[in-house]
Amino acid sequence: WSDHRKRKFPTNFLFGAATSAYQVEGGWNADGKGESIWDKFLHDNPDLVADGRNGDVASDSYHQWRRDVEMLRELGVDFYRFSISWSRVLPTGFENEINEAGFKYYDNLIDELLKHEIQPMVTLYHFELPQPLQELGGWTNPLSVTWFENYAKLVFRRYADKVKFWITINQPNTVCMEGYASGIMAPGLNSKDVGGYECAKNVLLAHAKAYRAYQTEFKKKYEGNVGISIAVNWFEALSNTTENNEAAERARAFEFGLYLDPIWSKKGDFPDLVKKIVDKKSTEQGFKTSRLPKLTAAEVKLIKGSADFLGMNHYTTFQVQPSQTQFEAPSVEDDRNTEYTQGPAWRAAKSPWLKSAPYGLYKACLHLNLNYDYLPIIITEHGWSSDPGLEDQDRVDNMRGYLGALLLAMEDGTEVKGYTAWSLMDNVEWIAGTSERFGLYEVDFESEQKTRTARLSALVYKHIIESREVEDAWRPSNLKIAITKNDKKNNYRVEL
Ligand SMILES: CCCCCCCCCCCCC/C=C/[C@@H](O)[C@@H](N)CO[C@@H]1O[C@H](CO)[C@H](O)[C@H](O)[C@H]1O
Repeated sequence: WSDHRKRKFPTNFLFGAATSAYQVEGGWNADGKGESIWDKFLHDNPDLVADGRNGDVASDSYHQWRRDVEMLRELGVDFYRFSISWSRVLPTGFENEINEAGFKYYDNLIDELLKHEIQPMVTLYHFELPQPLQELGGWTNPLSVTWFENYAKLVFRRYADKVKFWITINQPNTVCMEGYASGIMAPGLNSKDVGGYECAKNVLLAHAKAYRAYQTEFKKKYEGNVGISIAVNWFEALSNTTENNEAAERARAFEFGLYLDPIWSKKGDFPDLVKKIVDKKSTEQGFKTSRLPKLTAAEVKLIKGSADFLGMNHYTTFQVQPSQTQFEAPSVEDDRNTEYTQGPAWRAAKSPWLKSAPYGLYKACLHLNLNYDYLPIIITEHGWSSDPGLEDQDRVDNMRGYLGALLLAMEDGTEVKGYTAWSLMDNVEWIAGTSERFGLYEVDFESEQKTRTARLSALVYKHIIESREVEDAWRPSNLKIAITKNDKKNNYRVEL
């Protein structure tokens, strides 16, 4: 695990930084933007937000996008992962009413990136459904598949010549289980028994339809890559007992297998383990059909193989045992029957769920290799939360630890094509508001311009990108960051 050989990222490995629309843009109702489920959720429940700062203004990227691109140039990244707010471009969610001013914002951002040889990596959906679509049932309505497909096609049509990396949906696991089952994210539904699973089916179908549309209409001409980002944290047995090993297997199947298997497993469809548990419990609970919806043979075929790469969002590791308390039933929690802890000695971030365990990334990568036939991966998010402050040594240590683990996983056969730091800048961390800072750049939320200042981690990341290696002892002489010309910039034609 820790010999001291020097390992380097290959020259065609891509480095990037990420944000999402709700978390940075602000301008929540500017220039014709419609209301999204996050606008409504936090306007209706202001007390939910830890420090009261919602996404109304956020980091004001709607106005500060030139500075954002300047920061990306300072870092020397190859790409910028950002999301398009569906409600900004289609205020009602439907394509009959297009908000040209909303598109203009993304035109400007994309053109500015390309002008400076930074590739846009566009996420079509990062948690923000237009509210009018939620009122029709949101992702639990099977029509959501068509709504998303139409929206995706419209955006592909507008940007296919400029954008070569697409992510359809960010974290279906979060969209469905935290939005529709636990309700701690927008739209805040508490459908623990059925809604989360219905959502999972529809989101996967929506993703697959968008992928197939790109393949049919755009791939040949524009040669872009379309993937999906899934939260793949690592879940392992708390100790080596049969009960704990089985619980860890359940955790992996429910937390990410539910979304990975239909796309990447040999036979497609939801994992057998999840089907077996939910089908059995549903019968015992008096349901006539399983709470886990069936995928027809045609749907299995549509979803299977519907991605050019896996966007892996990885932050931390959980140690798993069977639940020590009885969950309310029927519910996803009761189906999964797991309890999570984290190593008491692992360094803790500001977010209560986030502790540093770099070996978990290595194990997760090897698990993906073994179970999904060495699928191509881009790490589309990894990061660390802290208090405000420019000397963020914890974030630096975390990044170095995880990039070191990634190099080992690559050496052991994982096909990782790129890494994305979450986040380019401090932003609105959903219901945590700005109380948990994830930025390589600090944002002064009190200032008029939402002033951005590079943290130590920004300089260290820049050095890693330039040197392509992780040097634990490296430290800049000061915290000034400037744009340096990088002649060796990748030209982004990643062979997947
Ligand atoms: C003794 C302590 C035990 C702690 C056990 C806690 C159990 C918590 C249950 C699981 C909670 C899961 C938390 C995982 C979250 C991440 O995977 C998720 N936040 C990743 O989503 C991305 O996060 C970014 C930063 O948080 C950002 O918000 C981005 O938009 C998301 O895509």
